[in-house]
Amino acid sequence: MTRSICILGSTGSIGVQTIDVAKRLGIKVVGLSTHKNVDLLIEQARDLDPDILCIGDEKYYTLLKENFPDKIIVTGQEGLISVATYPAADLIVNALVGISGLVPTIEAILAGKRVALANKETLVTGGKIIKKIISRKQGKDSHPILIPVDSEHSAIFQCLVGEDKKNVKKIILTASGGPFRGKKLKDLQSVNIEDVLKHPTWTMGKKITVDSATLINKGFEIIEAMFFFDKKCDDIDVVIHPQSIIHSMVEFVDGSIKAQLSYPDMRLPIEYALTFPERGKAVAAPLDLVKIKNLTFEEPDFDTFFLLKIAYECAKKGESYPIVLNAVNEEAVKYFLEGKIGFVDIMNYVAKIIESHERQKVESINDILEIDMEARQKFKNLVEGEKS
Ligand SMILES: NC(=O)C1=CN([C@@H]2O[C@H](COP(=O)(O)OP(=O)(O)OC[C@H]3O[C@@H](n4cnc5c(N)ncnc54)[C@H](OP(=O)(O)O)[C@@H]3O)[C@@H](O)[C@H]2O)C=CC1
Ligand SMILES: CC(=O)[C@@H](O)[C@H](O)COP(=O)(O)O
Ligand SMILES: [Mn+2]
Repeated sequence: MTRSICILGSTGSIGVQTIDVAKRLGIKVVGLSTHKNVDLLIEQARDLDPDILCIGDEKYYTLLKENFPDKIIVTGQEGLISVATYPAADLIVNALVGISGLVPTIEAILAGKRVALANKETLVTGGKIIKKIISRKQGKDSHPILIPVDSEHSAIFQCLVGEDKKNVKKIILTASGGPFRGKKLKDLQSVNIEDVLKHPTWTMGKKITVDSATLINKGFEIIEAMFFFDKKCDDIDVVIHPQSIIHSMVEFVDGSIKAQLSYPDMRLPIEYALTFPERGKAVAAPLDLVKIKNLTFEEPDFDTFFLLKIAYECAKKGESYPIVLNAVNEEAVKYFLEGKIGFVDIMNYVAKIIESHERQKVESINDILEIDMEARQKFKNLVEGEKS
């Protein structure tokens, strides 16, 4: 059982829920990090009394030091790595958003930490490299170094307990379908930020909520599942399940399918990651199956939500493709949330840049970061070029 954790991204949706679960389980939080939400960081630090605090912008250093003279205060990327590798933590919860989660995950693993990984962009961009690092690090200890927090991957992880890998035929990822399920491309031209952020079943940070609306979130989850469970993308299906009660399924060679069900509450996969291989009872809310009544399934609409199709193609091509997919999407979502481009533009820009991309080999973390930067620049040039 985990006794002490650091939370990277403690002020976000997963971060805040992790604090709730940790308090209920009696787990000590020894480190916290935020990008810029200094007020919430101070509030969390007063409540939890951790040893180390990190904030992205160093202008807040003095304010934090004045409030917490006895604590270790760190800033920027180096500070984040200090939290990710903090000696007193048994486990690091990575609740950062975007590629900012990649290097801290790698540093934590290299420092011998177990990582509860919510940040899916880590495996989308760095899956190949991280797999290599883990295969060197994972000794005879059967306790996995990386534990999934993403609800679908937690569900699959739970379905696989006690199973032999060779008996797994297929992974079936469930998707809510997002706020625009059933809509066609022409209906999406006029949607605004508010419409996009109205997720039908989950309350999450803005970036992942937009990703759910384009369905690229499910595309990222295919790539995440390939690395978590050592499967090819052809063995990973996506099915629309609007109720978000079945969080994913595993089909075995004998045709049997296992599923994990619960109300859509991220605190359950967080709790499982913190208590594995045990189970906690900090957030238990038993399903009332009779009240739920209907669990329904549909084919995804690959024509309207074409980023899901593109994500499959990127997953298959591998190497630089998933990195470019992620980078352009991150930038496009940022531009959308700033009101600079429309919702369908996100999908079109990602498609356009992927279409003209030429595969590059990925051998190192530096390769990833370079490919990421180039793709972001390409996106900016494209948008600015079209404006002028
Ligand atoms: N929310 C959910 O229910 C789920 C989330 N996930 C995944 O978990 C991850 C976190 O998601 P979510 O909690 O929704 O995201 P949020 O945007 O709510 O939170 C992100 C956290 O990371 C911090 N942060 C943002 N950018 C940086 C940066 N460049 N450097 C350092 N810290 C940064 C934020 O600080 P600040 O508050 O200052 O901005 C915040 O603490 C994502 O990868 C997402 O895909 C997966 C499944 C479900
Ligand atoms: C809660 C969680 O894990 C999210 O990734 C969720 O899956 C998003 O919902 P969609 O199924 O709509 O992408
Ligand atoms: Mn998910």
